[in-house]
Amino acid sequence: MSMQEVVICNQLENDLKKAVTKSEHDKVFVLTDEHTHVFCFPIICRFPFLKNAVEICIGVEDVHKNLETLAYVWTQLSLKGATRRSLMINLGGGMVTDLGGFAAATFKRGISMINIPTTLLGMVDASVGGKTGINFNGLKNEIGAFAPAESVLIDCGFLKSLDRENLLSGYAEMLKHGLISNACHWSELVGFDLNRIDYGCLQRLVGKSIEVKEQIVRQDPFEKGIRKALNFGHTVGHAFESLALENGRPILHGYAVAAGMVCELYYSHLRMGFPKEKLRQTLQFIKENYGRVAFTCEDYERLYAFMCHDKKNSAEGKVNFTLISEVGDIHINQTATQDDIYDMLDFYSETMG
Ligand SMILES: NC(=O)c1ccc[n+]([C@@H]2O[C@H](COP(=O)([O-])OP(=O)(O)OC[C@H]3O[C@@H](n4cnc5c(N)ncnc54)[C@H](O)[C@@H]3O)[C@@H](O)[C@H]2O)c1
Ligand SMILES: O=C(O)C(=O)C[C@@H](O)[C@H](O)[C@H](O)COP(=O)(O)O
Ligand SMILES: [Zn+2]
Repeated sequence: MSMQEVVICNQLENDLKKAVTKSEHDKVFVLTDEHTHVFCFPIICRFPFLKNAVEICIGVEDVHKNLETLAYVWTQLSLKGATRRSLMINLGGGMVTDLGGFAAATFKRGISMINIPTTLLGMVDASVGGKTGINFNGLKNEIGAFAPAESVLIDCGFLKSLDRENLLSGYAEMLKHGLISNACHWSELVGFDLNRIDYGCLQRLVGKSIEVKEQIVRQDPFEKGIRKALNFGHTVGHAFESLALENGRPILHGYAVAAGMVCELYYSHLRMGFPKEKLRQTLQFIKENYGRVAFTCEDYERLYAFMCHDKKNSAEGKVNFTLISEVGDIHINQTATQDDIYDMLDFYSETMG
């Protein structure tokens, strides 16, 4: 897989102009959702080199990360004259870069794309590393492709209009990057005051977080091995997210991942000896900032069924987990039984109140 260029922008207009010029194209399309259409598109549509760009706007959030929206984007590309030489700019959060990335990867077998992430989660995680896709059959990212954007442009200025819940959602993936990297990075993240955000400090942490992701993706772009570390918290997290979507009460991805990390850190402690004090501090941070994901023991069977579809699984009946024995000491391809999983869910309920 070709490596993408991640640019921390000094001046968005210049950096985007360079990225657009680098990618030979006949026509530019900009994919937005109904919020980035209002908050972000006006910032870039005035750039002279985008004066003929065609905007395609889709509905917001994961309820729209589906086949119907994907077909709508393909249709718009087709009706509005896209060719294999056209360029797509995905302007939005992870929902837009995942779906837009997959639309671009599949339209006429693939057109070029640039990601401009506008959420914290998009900046530190979704826009980087080439995973694209949609939810299908009630399962997260069930259909997709590894398809990196040519360039990813990071401009934290977009965060000014982002609401607190979505900021926290992105922060959960940063915390994941801390847990799988090193104690110093983790300690800075759990010490960060999310009630009085220091945006200068946050911007520096965004850069560090992207480095953690890029360093892992570079080693294993197609998730054959170490990239499974980036899925820490997601075996259980995706099950929480799928259950909430199914029940018509969607929760933000990062909140589901934060809850998933509580379960998987607890299991890391039991199975791998992850230190008790670091477990306590991380749980405390998550409890204070993210609250509790709603489920009861009547949901355990359904949650387990979702986990049986996790993409990391290989043998039937065995659910695959990434665990850590210390901050940064990663153990991929660990498995847990149904009883172990129910124990993790019990622990979550008891600890999170
Ligand atoms: N491909 C990957 O590696 C990867 C990694 C992590 C998450 N994901 C996926 O990303 C998705 C979640 O992404 P997300 O958290 O960015 O959510 P999102 O894209 O749904 O955006 C969250 C909300 O913020 C709005 N928004 C976006 N930018 C804004 C801005 N600058 N100002 C105001 N509002 C703005 C959006 O319209 C939306 O309402 C999930 O589908 C998840 O599965 C993918
Ligand atoms: O980049 C990766 O690899 C990740 O696993 C990052 C995750 O944060 C992200 O949510 C990803 O979309 C999960 O992918 P999936 O393969 O578990 O669907
Ligand atoms: Zn994630």
